[in-house]
Amino acid sequence: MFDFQITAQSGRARTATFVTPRGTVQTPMFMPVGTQGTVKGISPQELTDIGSQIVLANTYHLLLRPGPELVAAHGGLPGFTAYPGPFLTDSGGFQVMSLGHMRRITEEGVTFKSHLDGSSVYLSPERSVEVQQALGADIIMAFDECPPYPAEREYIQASLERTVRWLERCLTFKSREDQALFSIVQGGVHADLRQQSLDATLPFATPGFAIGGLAVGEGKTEMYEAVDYTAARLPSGKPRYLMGVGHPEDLVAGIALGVDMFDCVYPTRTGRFGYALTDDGRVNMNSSAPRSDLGPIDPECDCYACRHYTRAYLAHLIRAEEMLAPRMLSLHNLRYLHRLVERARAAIREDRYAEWAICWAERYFKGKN
Ligand SMILES: NCc1cc(CSc2ccccc2)c2nc(N)[nH]c(=O)c2c1
Repeated sequence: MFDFQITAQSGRARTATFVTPRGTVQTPMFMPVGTQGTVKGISPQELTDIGSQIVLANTYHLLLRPGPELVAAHGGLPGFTAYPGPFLTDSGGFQVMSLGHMRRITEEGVTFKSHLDGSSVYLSPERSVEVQQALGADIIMAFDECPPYPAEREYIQASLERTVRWLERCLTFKSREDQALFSIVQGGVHADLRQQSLDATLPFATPGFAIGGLAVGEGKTEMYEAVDYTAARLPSGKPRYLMGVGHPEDLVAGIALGVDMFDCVYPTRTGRFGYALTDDGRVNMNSSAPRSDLGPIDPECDCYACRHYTRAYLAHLIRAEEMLAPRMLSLHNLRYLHRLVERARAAIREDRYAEWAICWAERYFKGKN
């Protein structure tokens, strides 16, 4: 089960493979977010074609609609969505906090109001694991609290201590052996609280460890310092997952710090807003320049949009509010991030990750002030 194997190392960056019930995956990897059981506008076949490996779904959203029972009736997310997997589901806690709906957090769990119809909904460590077992993801996440930012140090400490007690309840309740439960290290941007969370979480020896509570509004410097501190103290023989991160530069930096797994809505969300990711920075396809540009979004990209369309055509689709525009820009941006980690893996295998990362960053930020 799981079997995380490091295949190459370059500084703290590493390539690895791990086995899931639905296939062996390669890291470092970027995982597309499919909140409601779909990566917005992208079909399962397109996801496979662009190199997606693990797709994410949201316990909070799927609990509210259509409900875990319906998904279970399809044999889980792979049957429901026709994406063969592997899947990873978040535990729901973060979405409750971030959706900011009237909620009450107690030792027992969290009661909140559905953003759909205002009805009262309850999540606890046990209920979160029960729902994730029904959804049938290959990797499930411990029910944790991602403290708001900013937050008092005392709150962050009390919160991480409760997250550890919730982790124990998740593991006690968990009954499916074919799902890997990842624990989540919290502690905000405070090194000593990160250490306290590590000291309390590592003994549970879960198959993988996530770094939570970051990319919540703290500055990049604070985020990278906390990632640096935490990643270096997680076991080298287990996958390290930096939750909700991030932009291309965050992946390049995170990989350098030893992070293996990333997820973010950024590529699909910014694509829907008309922005395209390239090695020369982000291109605003809403502006006037692309309208007369008969070149591809990115001449170095092999995605369907870059092989078939000009920037002028995509700019036209955006102005015409045609649904192919957000679809193709999302597809390109996902392929861009998958290609970015593919190139990172190649650089690690050749033990030249630092050189590659610096060269990538010099070009990517060249156009920016
Ligand atoms: N912005 C950072 C972030 C993002 C997510 C969501 S990651 C995600 C999103 C959708 C589907 C699967 C995973 C988090 N989830 C949990 N459980 N804890 C965190 O501290 C945390 C921090």
